[in-house]
Amino acid sequence: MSGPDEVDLLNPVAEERYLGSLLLTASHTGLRDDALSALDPGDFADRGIGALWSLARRLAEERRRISARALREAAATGKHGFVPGVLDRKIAQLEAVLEAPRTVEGDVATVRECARRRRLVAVCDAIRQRAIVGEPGDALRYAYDALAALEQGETTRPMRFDEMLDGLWEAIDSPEARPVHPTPWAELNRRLNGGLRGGRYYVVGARPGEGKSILLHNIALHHAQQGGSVLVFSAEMGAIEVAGRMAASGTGVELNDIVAGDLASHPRAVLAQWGEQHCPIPLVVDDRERVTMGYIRSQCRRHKAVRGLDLVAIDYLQLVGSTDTRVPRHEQVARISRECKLLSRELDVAVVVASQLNREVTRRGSGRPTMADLRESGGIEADADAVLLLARGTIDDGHTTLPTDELHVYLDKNRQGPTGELTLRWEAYYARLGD
Ligand SMILES: Nc1ncnc2c1ncn2[C@@H]1O[C@H](COP(=O)(O)OP(=O)(O)OP(=O)(O)O)[C@@H](O)[C@H]1O
Repeated sequence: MSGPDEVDLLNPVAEERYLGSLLLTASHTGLRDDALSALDPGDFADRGIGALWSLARRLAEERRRISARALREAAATGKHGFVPGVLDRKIAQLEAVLEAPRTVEGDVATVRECARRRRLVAVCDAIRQRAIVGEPGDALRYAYDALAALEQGETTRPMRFDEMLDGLWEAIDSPEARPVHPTPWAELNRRLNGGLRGGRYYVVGARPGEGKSILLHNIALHHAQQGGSVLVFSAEMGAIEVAGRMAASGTGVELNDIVAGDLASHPRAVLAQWGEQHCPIPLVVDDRERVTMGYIRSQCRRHKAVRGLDLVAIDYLQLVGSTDTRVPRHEQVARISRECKLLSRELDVAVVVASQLNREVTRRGSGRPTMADLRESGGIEADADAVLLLARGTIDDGHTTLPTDELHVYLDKNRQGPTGELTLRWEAYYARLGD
């Protein structure tokens, strides 16, 4: 099989040498500055040129002239940690091939593309090695994480202020370019400036059985009914169970009857009709029990490429496994939470994540949850764009405390709008929350 020569692909000698030799003459300042900001030292296969590049960048930072002489002098001080003899030899080599100045765009592009290929090949080699000698599950997790890290390194770039202003005008004049995904609840939408948005990370915290999954499923179904593409990770509950809950919330057929398979002919017909209407909605549930953020990220990325993706729901944060079990649990959870935020930014999707609360909330007389109750990590509170804390309403008749049909929603963090409190109707028998 013939194809590009691997050595050529990984080491674009001519381009690297030309770019390296640009550092030697003080006269090519414009070309050199463009190249210096466009490529990183690690982009060069030739480590000597990479080292010179790094040294040149430091001289530039110190606002010093860049030339063969300046580089030699800087290397000789030993201050920058480079071995002077090695750099001297590299400079001499480059002086021997010095070429007339030309534009650098093509050379920069070639070097950058080869660097990307080299990094990809290195990651593939490391995955292959782990696949051969390591535990397959670990190798797979490593693969997801390493490829995601590689891609992330490529997608982020700083933005100039004029580009930011262009983006701002685009957001003002073309709101359809940054759609809002309304939740099923008008009051919540009002406080969230219309609803959920891409690039944002929403946390829904509550004690067990206090409505986190119901809220997530209601949001997911509502969004998919409007045509938005939704991916739900349900480590806690099987996909069929989720379907039963969504069908109950959509039809008003009691969840108990659906779960028990005890349906009279009318509710059965209602359910069948609803099912037929809803077959095509763009909603997918992944009910794998053991997931990591690497897995979630790769599934989301694939989903987005194939079917588009607007909203990701994760039920729930503490069930997402960590790839680094050596660090304390609170650090693991903090990293997972951070990854959720990065996921929302990277794929420009709304990420809604359920989170458990710790037991402190039950010890408090009021039963009012606070962000400090988010279990195992304060990182969750810091990363989230909005935090919704749920608590069932209760009534005390002097002897016992009984739940009411209210669910209190405390919007305790809201980066883009007011915080506050609202009340929804608890209709768990239909697996839904009413306005
Ligand atoms: N068929 C039903 N009829 C009435 N209430 C129900 C029914 N099924 C579940 N519930 C109630 O719904 C609540 C479960 O809600 P949900 O699954 O959203 O809680 P959660 O906060 O996600 O809990 P967890 O942390 O355990 O996952 C519980 O209070 C449960 O008693």
